[in-house]
Amino acid sequence: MAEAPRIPTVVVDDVHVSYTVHGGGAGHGPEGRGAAGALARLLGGRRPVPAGRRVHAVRGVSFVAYQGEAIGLIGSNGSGKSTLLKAVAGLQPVERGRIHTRGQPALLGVNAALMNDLTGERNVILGGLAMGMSRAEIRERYDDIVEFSGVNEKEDAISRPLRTYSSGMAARLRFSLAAARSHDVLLIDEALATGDARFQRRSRRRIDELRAEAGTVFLVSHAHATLRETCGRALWLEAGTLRMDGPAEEVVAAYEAFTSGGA
Ligand SMILES: Nc1ncnc2c1ncn2[C@@H]1O[C@H](COP(=O)(O)OP(=O)(O)OP(=O)(O)O)[C@@H](O)[C@H]1O
Repeated sequence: MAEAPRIPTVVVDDVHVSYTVHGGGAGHGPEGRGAAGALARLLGGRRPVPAGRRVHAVRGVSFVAYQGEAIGLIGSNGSGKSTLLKAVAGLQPVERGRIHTRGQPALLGVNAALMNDLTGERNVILGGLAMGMSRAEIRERYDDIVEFSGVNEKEDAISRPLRTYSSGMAARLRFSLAAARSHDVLLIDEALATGDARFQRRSRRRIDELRAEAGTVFLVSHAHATLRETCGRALWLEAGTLRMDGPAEEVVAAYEAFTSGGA
């Protein structure tokens, strides 16, 4: 039996992404002057980056993703995984190189910009319209979206303004909305996926369904078991470069060997 032709959904060609960091210490190092420096010292948080510093987060990454694939992204903290997803979603401009995608990729949790002063119900309707759903489609799926999100489990939260939601509730509503329609390319940054264990199981099942609906799924996760279970292929990013691209089992094993040896 002849193999069906593989349909590319995302083509990333020698992509570079940089951030320019403005302000934050006014170029005088961690001490900084004035109120910003004093605040930074008080909070004792991250060292401010000198003004105008460039962070070259993604450095010449290339790969092709195909329909039906679930691709995991692994790599150390700050290796560029979230930046690469944002670039594929079109939310982060690329400095050099090109990204071609089939359809509009959806980054779960970010694309649906919910509005704090509106009720959950209005947010579902407006968010649905913003994602290109028709009013009839939204009406048809409204109950499912609310039920999936579970925000109404304890009380009638859906008729309350979003600002009264916990961050977990808002994240669940956002996920439910984004997952309500199938996407050609679905990007999931696990750092954004909050929710309790039950909601996570439900979202895992929904991700599987979305994948079966012939899209391509990208998943950033530090949970190796999740990557092995969910993804057939994995990309390993390190310091902004693509270190390995292959079957998820092999890539995760190589990354584990790297981190246990190097740490
Ligand atoms: N908005 C921003 N402004 C400046 N630098 C940024 C910004 N976002 C990310 N960076 C920097 O870009 C680099 C890559 O960050 P990114 O968040 O893509 O990494 P990551 O692999 O997703 O990390 P993690 O595993 O910790 O989530 C890091 O050096 C980070 O500090």
